[in-house]
Amino acid sequence: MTNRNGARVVVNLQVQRDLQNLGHHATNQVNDFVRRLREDPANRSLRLAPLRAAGHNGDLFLASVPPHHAVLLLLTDTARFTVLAVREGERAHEELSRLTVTINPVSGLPDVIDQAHASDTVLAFPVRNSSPQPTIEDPKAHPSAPVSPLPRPLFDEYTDDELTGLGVSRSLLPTLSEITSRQQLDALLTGNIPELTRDVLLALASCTPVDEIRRDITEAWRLPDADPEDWAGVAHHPALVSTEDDAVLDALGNTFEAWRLFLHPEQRRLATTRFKGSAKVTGGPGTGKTVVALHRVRHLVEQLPPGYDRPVLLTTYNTSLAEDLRQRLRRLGGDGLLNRVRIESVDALARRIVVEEPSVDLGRTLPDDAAMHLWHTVRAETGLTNYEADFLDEEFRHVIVAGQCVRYEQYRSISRPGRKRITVKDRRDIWKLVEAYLAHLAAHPRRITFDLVASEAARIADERKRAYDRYLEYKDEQGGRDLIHREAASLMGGFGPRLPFRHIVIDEAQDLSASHWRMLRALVPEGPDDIFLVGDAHQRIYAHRSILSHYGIRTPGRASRRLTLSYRTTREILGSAGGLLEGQPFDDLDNGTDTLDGYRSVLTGRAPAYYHAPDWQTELRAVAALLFERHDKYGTPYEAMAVAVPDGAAASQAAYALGTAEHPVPPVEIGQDGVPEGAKGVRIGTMHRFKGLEFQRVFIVGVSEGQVPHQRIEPYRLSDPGRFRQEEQRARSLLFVAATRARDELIVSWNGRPSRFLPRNVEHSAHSAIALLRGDGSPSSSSAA
Ligand SMILES: Nc1ncnc2c1ncn2[C@@H]1O[C@H](COP(=O)(O)OP(=O)(O)OP(=O)(O)O)[C@@H](O)[C@H]1O
Repeated sequence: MTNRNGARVVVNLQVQRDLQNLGHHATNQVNDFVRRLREDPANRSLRLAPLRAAGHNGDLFLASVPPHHAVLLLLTDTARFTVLAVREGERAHEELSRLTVTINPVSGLPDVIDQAHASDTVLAFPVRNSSPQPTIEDPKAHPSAPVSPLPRPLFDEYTDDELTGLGVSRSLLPTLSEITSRQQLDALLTGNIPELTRDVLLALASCTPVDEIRRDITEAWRLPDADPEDWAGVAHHPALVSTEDDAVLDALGNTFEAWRLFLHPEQRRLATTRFKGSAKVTGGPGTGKTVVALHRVRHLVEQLPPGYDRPVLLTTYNTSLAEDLRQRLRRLGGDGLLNRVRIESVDALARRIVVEEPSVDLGRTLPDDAAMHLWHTVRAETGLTNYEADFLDEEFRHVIVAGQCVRYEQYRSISRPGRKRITVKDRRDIWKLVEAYLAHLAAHPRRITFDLVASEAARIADERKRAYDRYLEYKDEQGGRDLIHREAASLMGGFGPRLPFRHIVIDEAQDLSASHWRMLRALVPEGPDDIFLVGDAHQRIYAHRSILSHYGIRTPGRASRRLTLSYRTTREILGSAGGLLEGQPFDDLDNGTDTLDGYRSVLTGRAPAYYHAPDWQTELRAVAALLFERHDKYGTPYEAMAVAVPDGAAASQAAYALGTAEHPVPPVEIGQDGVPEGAKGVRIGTMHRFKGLEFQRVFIVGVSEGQVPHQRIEPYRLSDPGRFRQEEQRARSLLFVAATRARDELIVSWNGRPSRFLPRNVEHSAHSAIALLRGDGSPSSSSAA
């Protein structure tokens, strides 16, 4: 919406962080101010006061935002404003006046720096003379280097020109030369400094090679022809959002969710690039993969011709994640966007495809644990008790169904990489068991498993796809003319000359099975932007590894990208969560390998805290006390906190214990479909249920030896070492997923002995649950405030 007499107002990226720090009141007031400025910049009640020239073609202004705030504005062409910074309180004007504003020669964005504050922050830490001082986290630092009297500045191996050439703001150089410890750097980075500068400093501090930083960070942020003298150019910067768009004002005024407006350049590139075919984005927890997927969906919809159909599919692992995607997509683009997108879990989609087939009677889908239990019945009935039920379940799902074996001859010769060796006789016996299993499912009342539904859906989709390909071939032979209806219908087997989707976007891709991939591949014609998937093998907790290229999904070269900057979890939490997976090999969802190298966080905080208890009930009482304290003393809403447990029984016990504690804490169990919207209370669920979620404070309880990983995998240690390794890795990934849901605080507790996955000697640094309950434990607030 433009106003003929009004102004264009643009918001600088750093304002987002100012508003996050200042809270809702500030966002509402600034939003209101921006609205009025946009409508009539000459309105005297805005009280714009000239501050100084920013450069030859731009001026800085201050304005009061009653009752408590003030903003710094850049005025360039006639009536074109950029909001640069917001401050609160009596000293707001003074603080805004002293900000240094320059144009970054790499990004072309305004760098807004409070030099005095930055320097004070750094100097607040005592300089330690604990030399030799290694450079940053330099693994090559020589332990026997001569002791120097003063610590070396962290960045002194880089010249000023090198740093600014990478994108570091020139105004920060004096402060950087004073930084001699990682602590000081962290303190600086928690302040409001330009994102490109933060990105580069974090990468340098984690020893990322300069060439890599230049390629992955500097170039991603680079604005061709950026001119550090051209202030008029700032207001036209493509990364800055103009408030002519009402959605921006709404976002500024309501819950300010940064991801809706401002993407990291790499995220933006991935969301908007046109790919020749499929594309894949991997990256550790919290790196914004889902955010990229959502923006990608919006971008794809924007490219569509007008219509009422839904040619974009957004899919994920389960229904609760699909519901979460629906809510987030609505926040991004409203119902108009939702109306062009089908959002469904892979299993719901599979079922729909099969149900649409007139000849198929599906029956009820058995939950995974019921499908597993049926193997017990079949073992007993056939007398073939040499094979454990869970071995049979895995063999059936990951070898027989995944390999599309419908006859024994197919199973007899199928390769089973990574699985325990079996003889031909074993294969024959297992096939007998499979036949008995299928007979049970087919008997009245008919039932089916999720894997079988997905496999059937893949078969149907594949058949349609082949008919579609035949149709295209035929059409081609006819010189590209459209076929008359009857001809087309007979070639397509009655489905019409079209596949259901033009584009498919997939979240949580690491947990999809072979049948899911076959189905998805067949639902979209091969071509530009056909499949876009995001995932992280470190978080795989359900499926076995699938190699995408085996299913015709190829993402060569720049069609495969990795995100490395976490927006969710503090560096301290990432460090300990990452420790869980150290030394384990992970894939890149395809033929290659993936690591968490270079994975870093924009946030810092406190280290995770550990609690030990003599028994489960004491552990739960201590957790209830900690939750109550965080709510009562630190004002954390109950729904921003969550308790993860190893299994379903523990979830019910934990819910009961919280609800009946000395200071009761309201519990809400996370069900199969998530939590009802608006439900109040602390979230409780098995670690599996934490996939894709995010909380301010996370408690992982029951992390005891024998529970995590569960002792039932112990027999495999000798009998089936391959399986044992696989189960252990899955259990590690599960704990990793739960730990990386935490934004500000992570607490891990156990009773008896701590899980072997926890850091060595963790007992020594753990707090005592008993001492806490007696009231003489170490202050629980140490990590709460
Ligand atoms: N560009 C951004 N600016 C600010 N916040 C962001 C940005 N990108 C992502 N975030 C925030 O980071 C958090 C994690 O994002 P998201 O859920 O997309 O990550 P993810 O990689 O899918 O995580 P996971 O794999 O752990 O499920 C969210 O709170 C999101 O709002």
